[in-house]
Amino acid sequence: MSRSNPSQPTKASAGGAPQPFAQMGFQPRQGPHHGEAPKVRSKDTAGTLRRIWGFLKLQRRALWIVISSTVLTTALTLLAPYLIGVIIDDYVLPRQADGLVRMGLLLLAVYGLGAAFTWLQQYTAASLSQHTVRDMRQALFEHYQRLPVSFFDQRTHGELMSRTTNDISNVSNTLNQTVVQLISSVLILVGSVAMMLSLSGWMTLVTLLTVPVAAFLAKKIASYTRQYFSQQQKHLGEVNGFVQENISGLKVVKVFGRESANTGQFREMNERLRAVGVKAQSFSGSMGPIMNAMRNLSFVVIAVFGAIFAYQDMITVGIIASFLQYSNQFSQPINQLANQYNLFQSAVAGAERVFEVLDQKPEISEEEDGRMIDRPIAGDVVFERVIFGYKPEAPVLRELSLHASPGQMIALVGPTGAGKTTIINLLTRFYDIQSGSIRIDGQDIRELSKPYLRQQIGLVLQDAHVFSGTIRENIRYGRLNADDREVEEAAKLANAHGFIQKLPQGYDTPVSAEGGSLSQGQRQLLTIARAVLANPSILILDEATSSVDTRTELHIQEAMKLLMKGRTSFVIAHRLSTIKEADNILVIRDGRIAEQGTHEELLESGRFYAGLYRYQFAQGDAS
Ligand SMILES: Nc1ncnc2c1ncn2[C@@H]1O[C@H](COP(=O)(O)OP(=O)(O)OP(=O)(O)O)[C@@H](O)[C@H]1O
Repeated sequence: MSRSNPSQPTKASAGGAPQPFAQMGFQPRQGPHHGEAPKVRSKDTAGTLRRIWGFLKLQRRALWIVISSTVLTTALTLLAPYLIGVIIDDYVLPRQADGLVRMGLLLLAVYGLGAAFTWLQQYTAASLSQHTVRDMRQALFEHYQRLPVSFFDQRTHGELMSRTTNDISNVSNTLNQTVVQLISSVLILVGSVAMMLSLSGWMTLVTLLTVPVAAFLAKKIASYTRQYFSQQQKHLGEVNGFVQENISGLKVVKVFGRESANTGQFREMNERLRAVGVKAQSFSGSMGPIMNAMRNLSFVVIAVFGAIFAYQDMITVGIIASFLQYSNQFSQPINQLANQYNLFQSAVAGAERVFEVLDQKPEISEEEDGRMIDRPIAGDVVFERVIFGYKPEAPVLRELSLHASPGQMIALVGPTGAGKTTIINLLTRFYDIQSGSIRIDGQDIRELSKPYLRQQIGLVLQDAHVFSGTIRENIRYGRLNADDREVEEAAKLANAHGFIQKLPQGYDTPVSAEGGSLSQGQRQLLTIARAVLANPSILILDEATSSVDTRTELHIQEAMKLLMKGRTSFVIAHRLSTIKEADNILVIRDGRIAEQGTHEELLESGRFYAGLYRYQFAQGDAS
């Protein structure tokens, strides 16, 4: 199989260059489902890659299969052009038929094996990336469950959702395509240059002539494309936000007759998105034709210089054929690298955002876990000179003290922003106080285990949250081991049984997270049933009767009265009618207790509460 110079060089062309096995041709850059190519702080990239590696390592076997099949595919890709050259030089030109079939079969086997390894590589890479992102998603969700309320208060839910979906899908796409392509691009580049050098130094130089131009163009196009894709993502975000706002605020839009103004506004946004979309797509689409043109230019240069060198017996015709193919293989990784770099960057940024969440300190670490009270809780709650601010320098509660004896109903009233909800946030230890103490049955709650503490407290919030599932499952959320009879008993006590029975599937009616077919009041009755089932010693009712009609309100009030019996209850209410029977009404103003006493006592004192009550009475709201 000598590739020495032939005695009589012939002008022959290599015909159509075979495609390499791996799909290494140019693929127009996919619009980043992925969001704009976010900037990656380079100092973090290595660390982030190490952490992705930490997840990848869990799939050790798949990883090895991907790496070895990539190396094998590349080696076979590089071997084929060499064999074609040999066939031309040793069999075609000398008209040597002996062994030609064997060589043909060998070439076929090389292509066949190449295809098989490529398939194996793609299949395993897909499996590897899906396993890895499954593990990341799991880790993220588990971490969300353990993070403190303050973490969620500081971020929008949309942003956190996007970390679990968009960012992780970025990582998955990159693991799936980019990493494999980056490895094989580099191997092909290095390998084809080495193969070319082993055949002819001069021809290698000629082949590489067009490379700097191609690389320059590829880089320029990729940079414009990225810029336009990033703008496209921004405009897309605007359009999505506008649509979402208008759908969720549909009633307001209709009531204020804003339909046509909104349509006009949307038309403008939509037009901006179209304009930048055209630019993004046309720039990314121009990469293919331009790179093809560069490759064809390279073919011409190789053919002309190859012929000249061959006339001078410097190389064989087979070598020209090999070079034509190596130049083909060589140009593709350059496009690949230019294309994949951006995707790779945006995936690293996505992974960084995921790891940022994973790095947040969870709420309950094992060593911090506190103790339990070894007797049933009576529900004696004391706040003593409590100072607290969400930011320590801006206190919301200033030396607040209160006492609730077991079974008492304590009402919290006061202007908006006074700190009523904050008191609840502290009792449940969603936040911890800065000074003073909060005690339940004499025990400082900071020493109690948080899960234990929260088990003792039932929460019925204004924004009654219903999870996707059946009505029964939603009530059972209060106590997972409750049987069907207990669930129904709780519903009866909560005045919810009546409406549930009227639903088409009764307790098995599915409801969705948004509440769907349930009214606000019905959802509230469900959450009361949930609290009944949980049977806590301390109860918190946060403005639970606002925004429902009077009949439902009566239902809810009745249910609440039953629920509060024998439990220490804190009721936050704007409508004073709901708290007239409270044992103690605390008027909170500026983080302090401004007044306290029973309804009658406070009316008599004639201060803030009395004024508010008279005002509401005049409005017909506090009857
Ligand atoms: N998560 C938070 N981070 C920072 N500041 C907060 C947070 N929650 C509440 N605040 C601030 O703390 C103060 C007290 O708020 P809080 O929710 O306790 O008032 P409230 O009396 O319950 O009001 P409303 O009757 O309107 O519900 C307000 O100034 C509010 O802006």
